[in-house]
Amino acid sequence: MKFPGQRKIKHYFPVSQPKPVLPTSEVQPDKDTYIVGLDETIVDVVANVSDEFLNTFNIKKGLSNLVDADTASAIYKELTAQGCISDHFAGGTIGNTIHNYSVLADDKSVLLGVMSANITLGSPAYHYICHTSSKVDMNHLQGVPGDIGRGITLITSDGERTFAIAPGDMDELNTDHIPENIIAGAAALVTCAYPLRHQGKPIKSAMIEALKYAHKHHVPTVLTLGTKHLVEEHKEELLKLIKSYVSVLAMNELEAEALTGLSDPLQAANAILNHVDIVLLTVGPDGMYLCGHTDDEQKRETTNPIKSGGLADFNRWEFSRPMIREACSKPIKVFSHIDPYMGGPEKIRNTNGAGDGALSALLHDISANHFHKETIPNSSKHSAPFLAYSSFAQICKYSNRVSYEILAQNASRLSRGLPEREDSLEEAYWER
Ligand SMILES: Nc1ncnc2c1ncn2[C@@H]1O[C@H](COP(=O)(O)OP(=O)(O)OP(=O)(O)O)[C@@H](O)[C@H]1O
Ligand SMILES: O=c1[nH]cnc2c1ncn2[C@@H]1O[C@H](CO)[C@@H](O)[C@H]1O
Repeated sequence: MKFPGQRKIKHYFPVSQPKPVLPTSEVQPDKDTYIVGLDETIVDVVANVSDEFLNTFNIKKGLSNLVDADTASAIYKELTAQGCISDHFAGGTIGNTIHNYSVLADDKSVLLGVMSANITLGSPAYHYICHTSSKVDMNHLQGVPGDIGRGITLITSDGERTFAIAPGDMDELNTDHIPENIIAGAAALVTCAYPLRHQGKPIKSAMIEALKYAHKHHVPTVLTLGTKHLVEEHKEELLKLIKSYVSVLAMNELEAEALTGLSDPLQAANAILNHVDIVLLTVGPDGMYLCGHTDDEQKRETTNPIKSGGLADFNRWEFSRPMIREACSKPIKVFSHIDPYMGGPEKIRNTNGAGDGALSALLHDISANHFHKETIPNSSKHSAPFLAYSSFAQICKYSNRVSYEILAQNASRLSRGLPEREDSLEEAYWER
């Protein structure tokens, strides 16, 4: 476990403690610190297109559009004819998130999903495996006869990404491939709302089963909302799922509005906090919000300038650490906001995966807390049942920094961690 950022440390964090056994790539629930992700396994086929191209195929810009096999073939044929496919890259919103987590934490994660049982050179499955960290344990994947999903990722000249998703066998994941013991030992379970749009496919029950296991074993459950029209179409079902099982909810501002009817991100986050412990809300060029709860006794006041927006003086307690609302004797809501790191990269060619990057940093902080608590249970860091190691404000900085790195690396997944010299995320923060 790598620490999420060096501070002028007060608390011992045993990052370099040698493991007592020889390392194995397979996750061992009683020995390892890891997170579990459940996803529709998808390879992103990246192509640069014009806005007219999207209109021709009736693809809604900025969203994830589900298309049938014929439309996917027609799009693929046209892209090949125009010679504009630039890359095949592993994707899937949760695949991206746990890969990034493993790169940041330099530690293990487990992927639950499907994989082609026979992988040929150049196939979607081949590209997926090639671009996934070796720290992502794939031993629990379900083999399927056909292809994994293909997410045709259409990048327009403004850097916006739009998906046309051809599902293949990605939704065949069944409950037999949801290992309770692996979920029970995890620092967190992370999944997405996308399986809800495949009613009648096994993956939906598999996802709910995984959430139930996590809930039963008190493992924090993290859900990311996917895309706006999915939220609009499945709002009631989603709300029920969120209220029953979800601790941390991640989304962008369009998805937040679809869920709450509120276009102001702070007011939307405030409403969602009535159902979950933590909300991560990314707002593109306006940065991100991290909101949650802490116990009144544990609250810590910020030394940053006080901000007002949809809520007055909203960041007053952003130096507090996130807690499960039910674990607070007197819960208070905490809100933190940050502008994009250094204003964002000078040129953004592709925004794909920036939100997934932010979530992976939050997961790193949650698992670092889990690791620290297992290793040094009587540390004052655990005087109350905190959900994360750092404060809301610090996690915001870290998440934002990781999003910047995704944008700067021009790929949906990190190919390397953050530079060591910047680990503190303090000194160099606003200097270009
Ligand atoms: N145009 C931009 N300029 C500067 N920073 C940006 C820009 N777009 C995104 N970011 C950074 O990336 C983070 C996440 O972006 P965004 O809100 O677009 O995520 P998203 O829509 O969930 O993305 P995805 O679903 O592709 O992962 C933002 O919080 C911000 O830090
Ligand atoms: O329907 C879907 N299911 C799972 N992942 C998806 C879907 N649509 C898009 N993405 C994934 O979202 C990532 C960026 O956040 C992309 O890498 C893409 O593969």
